[in-house]
Parts: sequence; structure tokens; C-alpha cells
Amino acid sequence: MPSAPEHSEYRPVTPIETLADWLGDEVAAADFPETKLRFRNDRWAAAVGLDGLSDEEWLKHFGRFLPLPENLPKPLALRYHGHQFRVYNPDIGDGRGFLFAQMRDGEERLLDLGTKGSGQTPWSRAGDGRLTLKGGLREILATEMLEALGVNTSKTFSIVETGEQLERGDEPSPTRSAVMTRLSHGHIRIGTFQRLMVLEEMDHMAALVDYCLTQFPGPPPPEDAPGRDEPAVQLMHLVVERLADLAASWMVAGFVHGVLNTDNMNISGESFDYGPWRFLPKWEPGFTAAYFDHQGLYAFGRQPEALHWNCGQFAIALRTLADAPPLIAAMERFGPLYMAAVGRRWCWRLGIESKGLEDDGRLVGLSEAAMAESGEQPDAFFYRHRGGKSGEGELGELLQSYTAIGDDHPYWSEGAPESMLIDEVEAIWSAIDERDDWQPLHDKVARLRRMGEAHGPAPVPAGHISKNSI
Ligand SMILES: Nc1ncnc2c1ncn2[C@@H]1O[C@H](COP(=O)(O)OP(=O)(O)OP(=O)(O)O)[C@@H](O)[C@H]1O
Repeated sequence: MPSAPEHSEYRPVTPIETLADWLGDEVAAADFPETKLRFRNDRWAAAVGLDGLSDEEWLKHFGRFLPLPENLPKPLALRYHGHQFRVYNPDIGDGRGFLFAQMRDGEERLLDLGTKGSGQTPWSRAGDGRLTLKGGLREILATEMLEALGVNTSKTFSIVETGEQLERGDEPSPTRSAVMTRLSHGHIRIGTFQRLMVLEEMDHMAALVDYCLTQFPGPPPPEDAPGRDEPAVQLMHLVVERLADLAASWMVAGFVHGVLNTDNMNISGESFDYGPWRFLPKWEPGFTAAYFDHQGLYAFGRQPEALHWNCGQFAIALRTLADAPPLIAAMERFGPLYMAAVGRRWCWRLGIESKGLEDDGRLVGLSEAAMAESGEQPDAFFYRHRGGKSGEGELGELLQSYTAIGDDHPYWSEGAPESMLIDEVEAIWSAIDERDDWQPLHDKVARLRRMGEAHGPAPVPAGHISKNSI
């Protein structure tokens, strides 16, 4: 069973303070016409000592963003650039969000509370700075499902409905508005580094490398890695390790993120920004989530390559601080790390003990072929084969050679796996939209958390922080 952090004391800290002058711009939250509490993540609130807040206090914090945290004078809209669908865009940045507060959890890990839909900033361009309620709902569903499937994801901490009518091209409009608060270890993106490279702010880049190494620590590079004493090289290795594992975790979850731009890549390795995401209805590498992804650039099966490409952009930014060969050596680890992580996580989801790269790789390949041929929905496949059960032919034989980890959670014998297909997402939204009925959402979240309990913690790369330890 995952263990809860030792204590739950809320201690505001702002290690970002020393970088704030050049990393962001102070902004104010929008003055919303109303604030209605729609979702408070009490599980994670307990982990950071905020579960004692009354609903009224909660709304003040996460609807009005008051009082301002003691050490962070004002909310900070963070500056960044990024490659969007491989085209460099220097005009982005937090256009509808800001860093609201920083805390440390019971294990001294940094946690950020960031917002989405909290109003306009210097980076809003033509945007209204708002988030739709449906967008907020989709963030809850994606993060809860992914957390239960062992993905290192940001957490949806709060959704407050804000009483505005928004116009959107991709939702029937006018549509309801919301402000979200997101909990994650950090909000430093690959695009944050790209911006510093383009603006030739080398001192800032070095300071940001130090910040990331200190706040999101991990193991040192392998013994034989060239340049392993260089901070930039160390950070490169950590990001390669994290993103290889992240890519693997999405594949094992059957998840298609949809928008794998470099501004959506967190240095902490956490998955975040859930827009047009989908879970696979069947095993199909070409399955594309975003209606605007006409080339299928971020299709399900291309996600590992997309993250590898993004690591390349990170290396190019760090090239201003380090030589190329050590950065290339780090990049070269992505493929093998990804393969190992897929095998490890595949076995974890099947409830069997890993047998090492070769057998696990074969198991993954045979499973993929079986799903592709039968059209079986991936959640159903993993559930049916849990503990190495079932399976015909070569796959069945191989599965039988694995040792089951032994499951005693009732979830595994109820016969019905949880999934998160688009029809269910739309049905949950319809209940809210048509009848203001939030019960289907709360029921779904409870079932997903139960599935998470049944799975237990996923294997993560050695020495890395994982926030799914509640
Ligand atoms: N309604 C909006 N108003 C202002 N800016 C917006 C709006 N929607 C998106 N943006 C900005 O467009 C860029 C890309 O949007 P994207 O959807 O990737 O980010 P986001 O979802 O707003 O934030 P995050 O990446 O933190 O989840 C970002 O700079 C974002 O702030």
C-alpha cells in the first residue's frame, strides 16, 4: 500500500524568490463575479496540511487567491517560450495562470500551487485568461485516472466555478467558467530554458539549473557518463531519465496526451496540462487525441519519440553551458531507459514480477499484438490478465512463466475494470451541464482512487521523486 507522508504541516516557503525578477511577472487574480466550490482534493490537501480549511476559507484561497502567501509577494506569471508542433513560439508564457504558492511536504519535497484560468497576464495575447468548467472537469478526470495508473502526474487540487460565460471555438458556447489550482513539484518547463537561451541570459540559465537540481533532486549520472560533474549535464541526465519513464507510463496507461510541446514538459518529469487528451478505446499506435493535430505528430505511438525530441531541445538550450558530447551521451540513454521502463511498468500493471529486459520486452510485444488483433480495450486487457492469468498461445505460455505478485484487493475480482473513454467523460460532463449533477463525477473519482489503491505504487526510476505516495 502506498504510504502517507509523515506529517502534514503547511509550511510556506518560496525558494523561487531569488529567481522571481527574471523568471516571471507579478500579476493579480481576476475578480470573478462569483466563486462556487466544485472540487476540493482532500486527499492531497491532507498531504500538505490544508485539509483543515473550511469551504469558505478554501474559496478565499483558491477562488480569490487571498491571502497572498507570506513569502511570495504576488502571484507570479512565469515566462517561457516553446516549440509548438515543432514551430518555435517566443510569445507564450503563463497566459491564464500563475504560481500562487510554494510549500514543502512532509518529506521536504517542494510543491507548487499553480493556477489555470485565473485571469489575464502579460502573456495572454488575445486570450481571455480563463478556463472553461468543462476544461477543469477534464483535468480532474485525466489526473485522477493517471494517478491511479501510476503516472507521475500533477494533481488537480481545486476547481472553483467563477460565474462567467466564455466563448470557445471547441465547445458549445457560451460555456461556464472555472479556475483551477494545480499541485505539482514544479512549473519549470523545457520552454523556460529555451527562452533563456534565445535571450542569451546565461547567468540566469546557470541559476535555473542549480534551482532545478536542488529542488527536484535525483541520482547522479552513471559512473561512466562524460562530464558527470557538470551541473547542466547532471540535469540533462535527470530529465532524460524522467521523460523516458513518463513516456513509458503513458504508453502503459493507454493515454494520449495530445499536445507534447516543449512548454508542456516539466523538468520535474511530471505529466501536466490536460487539454485534448484521450485514453485508447483500442490498441492503435496512430490514435490521435487533438482534433488540430492534422499530421498525427503526437499520436499515441509517437509519444516516446516526441519526448525524445523535446529532450533534444533541452540539450540544445543547455549547450550554452556544457559541451555537446556529454549532452549527447545523456540523450542516448533515452531509448534503453524507455524500453526498461515500459517492461517494468507493463509487469506492474499486470501484477507480475518483472523478469528483465528480454522477457518483459517479448511480453510487451506479444500483448500489443494480441490487443491490436482482438481490438480489446487496453484496460480490459490488463484487468483480464492480472496476475498472469488467461492468455492463449505464445502470450499465454509466457504469462504463465511469470510470478504473480499476489493481489488481495477486491477490485481485482469484481470483473469490471475502470476506464476513461470519451463517452463516459461526456456523460459526466452532461450531468453537470444539464442538471448541475456532480454526483457522477464524485462517484467516478472514488472508483478511480479505489483502483489506485488496488494497483499500489508504480515502479519509478531509482532515486527519483515520485509524488504518487499518498
Ligand atoms: N484563454 C486563454 N487566455 C490566455 N492565454 C491562454 C488561453 N488559453 C491558452 N493560453 C496560453 O496559450 C499558451 C498555450 O496554452 P496551453 O493550453 O498549452 O497552456 P495552458 O493550458 O493555459 O497552461 P498549462 O500549460 O500551465 O497547463 C500558454 O501560454 C497559455 O497560457
